[in-house]
Amino acid sequence: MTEPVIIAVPKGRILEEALPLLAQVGVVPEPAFADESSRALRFKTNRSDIDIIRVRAFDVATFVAHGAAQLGIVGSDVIGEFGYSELYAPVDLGIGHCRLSVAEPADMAAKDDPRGWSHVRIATKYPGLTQAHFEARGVQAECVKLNGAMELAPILGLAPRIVDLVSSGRTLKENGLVEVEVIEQVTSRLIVNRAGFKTRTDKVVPLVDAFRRTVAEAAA
Ligand SMILES: Nc1ncnc2c1ncn2[C@@H]1O[C@H](COP(=O)(O)OP(=O)(O)OP(=O)(O)O)[C@@H](O)[C@H]1O
Ligand SMILES: O=P(O)(O)OC[C@H]1O[C@H](OP(=O)(O)OP(=O)(O)O)[C@H](O)[C@@H]1O
Repeated sequence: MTEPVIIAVPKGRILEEALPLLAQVGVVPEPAFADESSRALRFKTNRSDIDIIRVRAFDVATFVAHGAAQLGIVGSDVIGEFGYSELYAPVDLGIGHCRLSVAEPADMAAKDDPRGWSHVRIATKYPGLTQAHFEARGVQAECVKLNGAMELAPILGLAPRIVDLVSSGRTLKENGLVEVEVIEQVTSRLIVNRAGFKTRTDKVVPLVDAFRRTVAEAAA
């Protein structure tokens, strides 16, 4: 029997929106998948030819880029940050809407003009996207890499500005920060390993088509 196709899905907030989408595509994981207390990482689905793995958001891209999983669901922020050439992102799933922005303390923003920046020190989980954004703007960016809680950096003197994801703006507000520049809009994408797209065409192409159809129907 051929090995099942593996779909990598992130734990956390995207999972909630991805599960109904997967169900519409006809892939329903075993109950333990949605149980955050389960320690299992690989799950069977209603389809004997498809398994699902649950990994950290950034690791979805790595598993798929290396061909350890054939498909994945991941934010465009993560795709952009890695820039893996092995990844093909054929479908915008229209979930996980947020934006990647530059933020700074409200009192600093009151006197600041982003057009005058020549050098910035930034705390972020996204040094790649941050460097690329500022380089294109002719600004030198010095990044301090964090994996979360970026909002603490300006308050504690680690870096005066941050680059982080913003949705409602509540996290910034509760930490005394304001958004001063939007770098890019983010949504989650279906990603495919380019080689797997060719070698497992029989399984991967119908799945990509099913995701595409489901998203188009939801938008109609
Ligand atoms: N506030 C938000 N609103 C909507 N989508 C978001 C928001 N924050 C993050 N996302 C999307 O969800 C993805 C995963 O974010 P999440 O915050 O769940 O991961 P994380 O907790 O940082 O991951 P990990 O714990 O694995 O490092 C992001 O890459 C982004 O595409
Ligand atoms: O504008 P808001 O609606 O407040 O959302 C923004 C927050 O959401 C994300 O973090 P998340 O809650 O996923 O936790 P994390 O810090 O563990 O990544 C992001 O890193 C912000 O902190």
